[in-house]
Amino acid sequence: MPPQPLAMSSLAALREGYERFDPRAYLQNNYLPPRADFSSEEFVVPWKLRCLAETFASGEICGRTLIDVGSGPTIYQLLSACDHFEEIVATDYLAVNREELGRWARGEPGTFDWSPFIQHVCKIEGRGEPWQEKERRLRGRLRRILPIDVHRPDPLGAPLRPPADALLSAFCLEAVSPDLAAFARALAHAGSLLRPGGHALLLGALGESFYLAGAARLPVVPLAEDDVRAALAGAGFALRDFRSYAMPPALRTGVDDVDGVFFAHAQKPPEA
Ligand SMILES: C[S@@+](CC[C@H](N)C(=O)[O-])C[C@H]1O[C@@H](n2cnc3c(N)ncnc32)[C@H](O)[C@@H]1O
Ligand SMILES: O=[N+]([O-])c1ccc2c(c1)CN[C@@H](CO)C2
Repeated sequence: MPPQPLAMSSLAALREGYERFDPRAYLQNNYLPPRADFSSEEFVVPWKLRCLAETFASGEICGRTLIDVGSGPTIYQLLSACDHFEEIVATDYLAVNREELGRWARGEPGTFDWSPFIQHVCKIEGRGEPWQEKERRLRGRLRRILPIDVHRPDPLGAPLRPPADALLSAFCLEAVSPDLAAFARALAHAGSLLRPGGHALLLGALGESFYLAGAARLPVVPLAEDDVRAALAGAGFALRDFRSYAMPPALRTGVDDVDGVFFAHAQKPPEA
């Protein structure tokens, strides 16, 4: 049985929800204290940044282009990646998020202050790099901010030429998919942007059914760890690393009902 197209109602409901997505509220809910607490590795943001810093530290994941799928208004997820790729391509479905990213990339005043995140990543990378250097490098390499829709087999509307050497996606696929089958399809669609042998790094929500972003209340497909593993295998990826984090009571703030966070490092098979 070919995959059934998503029922218009579920896609339409999602699209309508995202029309009300407020980037500033989203940033406030997830990237300021208490969630953005850098005082201990037990907190969720240091855990996410460490997963990425440790994975890139090996130097195995590198190349010309890394694409970030569903970047939203955030850049934290690119801070370790940017040392290993000449070009970072950010993407999002909403113009308001692409504009927020563009303002940050151009160093315009009034954008979100990512300096605590940049300082923390420089600290855990342990090279004594001034954080302003890292910020300058990311701004210099973040050259394209493109519209994307992971429900399309060709999410960018046209193939990425050349295909990306690495793919990153954080809290996107499960937050835009009404059910598990749609999540698995979205992962496969995103995977089509990646070259054979390329690496995929995913961060996402476990056990979450909704999240708030200002006036928007977005449905999320609740994932278990095995759902992520199965979707990666189904999309043809070989799993390299899988970690999960349980959200402590202090970080369950009502902005969503997330139970935990997963980190997956997977690799697309080399050209057959
Ligand atoms: C929960 S946010 C994740 C933002 C960021 N990556 C992070 O780590 O916080 C989900 C993002 O997916 C985007 N999105 C919504 N529908 C999408 C679609 N069909 N395809 C790709 N991205 C979509 C939203 O605009 C939003 O920025
Ligand atoms: O704890 N966090 O760092 C964190 C960051 C982003 C997000 C969550 C948790 C949970 N909700 C998702 C949207 O589905 C977005």
